[in-house]
Amino acid sequence: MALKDSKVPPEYLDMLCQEYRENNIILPEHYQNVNVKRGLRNKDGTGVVAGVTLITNVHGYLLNEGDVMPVPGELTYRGINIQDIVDHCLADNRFGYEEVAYLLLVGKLPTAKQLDEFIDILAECRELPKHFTEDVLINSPSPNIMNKLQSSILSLYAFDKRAEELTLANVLRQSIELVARLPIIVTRAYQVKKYYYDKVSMSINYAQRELSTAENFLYALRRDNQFTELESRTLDLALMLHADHGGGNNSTFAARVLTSTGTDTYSAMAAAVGSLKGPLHGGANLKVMEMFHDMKEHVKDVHDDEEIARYLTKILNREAGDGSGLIYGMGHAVYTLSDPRAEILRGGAHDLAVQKGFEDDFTLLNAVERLTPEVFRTVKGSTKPVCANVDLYSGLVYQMLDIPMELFTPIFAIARITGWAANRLEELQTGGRIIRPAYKTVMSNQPYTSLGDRV
Ligand SMILES: CC(=O)SCCNC(=O)CCNC(=O)[C@H](O)C(C)(C)COP(=O)(O)OP(=O)(O)OC[C@H]1O[C@@H](n2cnc3c(N)ncnc32)[C@H](O)[C@@H]1OP(=O)(O)O
Ligand SMILES: O=C([O-])CC(=O)C(=O)O
Repeated sequence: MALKDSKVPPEYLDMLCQEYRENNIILPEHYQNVNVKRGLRNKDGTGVVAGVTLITNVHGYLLNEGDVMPVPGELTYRGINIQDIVDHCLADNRFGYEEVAYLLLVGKLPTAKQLDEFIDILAECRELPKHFTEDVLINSPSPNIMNKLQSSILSLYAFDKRAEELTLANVLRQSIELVARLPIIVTRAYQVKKYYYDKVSMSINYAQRELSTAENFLYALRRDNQFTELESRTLDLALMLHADHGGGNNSTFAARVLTSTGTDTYSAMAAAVGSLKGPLHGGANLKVMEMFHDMKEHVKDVHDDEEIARYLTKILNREAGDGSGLIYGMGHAVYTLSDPRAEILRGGAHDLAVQKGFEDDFTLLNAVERLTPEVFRTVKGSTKPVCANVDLYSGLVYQMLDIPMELFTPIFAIARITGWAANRLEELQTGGRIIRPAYKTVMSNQPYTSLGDRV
C-alpha cells in the first residue's frame, strides 16, 4: 500500500518486504523443537504463572490430574465476587465504581466515611493541570482517542513535580489522580477530535464535583449535559465490571513489565493503554460493533439461526467481517464456559434493549453467542469451549446509551486504569525483580561478509 505522505518510495518498500520475508522464516516446528511457551502459555493453553497477587482472581477452569476442566467463570476483586459487589451497589441504589477503585487500590472495602472521603478527593483531583487542555488536547488533536489518551498520560509527566518518585504514597497519589482525570481527558479529547476532524462545534465542560465518575463522563460528553438515571447507572455498572482482570491480561501485564524496570507511573500506564487498544484485547469492543453492523447488513432475518450460522462460518473462513477470521467478542484466554462479566452485561443489554426498542439487535448479538460454539466446532474441528467475553455485549450497551463507537475502548481504559494502578503498586511493593523472559534463537551463527563480497 502506498503511503501518500511518506518519503519512502513504495517500490523500495516492496523490495524490503521481499528481503524481509526471505530472511525471517520461523516455522511451527521451531517452536515445538525448543519447547517454547508461545504467548507465555503452557501446552494446554493455560497461562504460565508469572507472579502472585492479592488483587484479582480470574477463575476459568479446574486442573484435574493435569487436564483442563471447563467451569463457569468467576471473577473476584480482593476475594469478593464481582456479582456480589454489583448486586449490593444496585440494591443500595448507589454508584459502585468509586468503591471498586478504593477496594482494588487499597485492598479492602471502604467504610462509609472512607468512601465519602475518597469520592471527595476524586472530585478534587478531576480538573486537569493548568494549560493541559489547551496545550496537550486542543493544540494537538488525534483522530484516535486511545492514541490521544496514551500521549496525554505521558504528557502528565511534565505537569507532575514528583513524576519519578516511587514511594507508596506518591504512586497512590498519582493513581488517584489518574482515576479521577481519565474520564475528563477522554471526553475532552473526543470534543477536540469532533471539532478538528469532523467539523462539529466543540463543547468543553468543567468536571462537576457532585457527580460520580460515570455521571461526569456523560455530562461532559453531551452538549446539553443531560443524561438519565438509567444511563449513568448502566455506565457505572460497565466501569465496575471492567476495572480489573488480574495481573496476566495483556495491558496489566504490560503495566507490570514496565513497572518492574523502575520506570515512572506515566510511562507504565501509557504502555497499558497502547496494549488495551489492540483488537484482540480491549479494542475488541469496537470490533464487535463493526462486525455487528456488517452482519446487520448481510443477515436478513435475526431469528434465522441457519442464516446467522452461515454468516459466522464465513467470518471464520475469512470470507466476511474484517478478514481476520475472528468472531470478535467470543473466546477467552482463561474463561471456558462463561465470562461472568458477559453474563451480567447480557442481562443489562437485554433490559436496555427492551426499554429502548433494540430487541432485534439484542437477538442478533445473542445469536452470535449461542451459535458460535457449534460453528467453531464444525469449521475448526476444535472441542475447546468458546464463550462470550466481556467485549461482546459492552458495545451494544454503549450504543444504546448513545455513546459514539470511538469511545468504547476509551471507556474500558477509564475503568481499567484502576486495575493497572493497583497492579503497578503491587509490582512495586512486592515484585522485586525485573521481568525478563527469554527468546530462544533458531538462527545459526554466520561469519561477517565484507561489503564488497555480498550478493
Ligand atoms: C477484554 C478482553 O481482552 S476479552 C478478549 C477480547 N478479544 C476478542 O474478542 C477477539 C476474539 N477472540 C480471540 O481472538 C481469542 O479468543 C482471544 C485473543 C480472546 C484468546 O486467545 P487464545 O487464548 O489464544 O484463544 P485459544 O487458545 O482459545 O485459541 C484457540 C484457537 O481458536 C482461535 N480463536 C479463539 N477465539 C476465536 C474467535 N473469537 N474467533 C475465531 N477464532 C478464534 C484462535 O485463533 C486459535 O486458533 P489457532 O489454534 O488456529 O491459532
Ligand atoms: O484477561 C484477559 O486476558 C482479557 C480480559 O478479559 C480483560 O483484560 O478484561
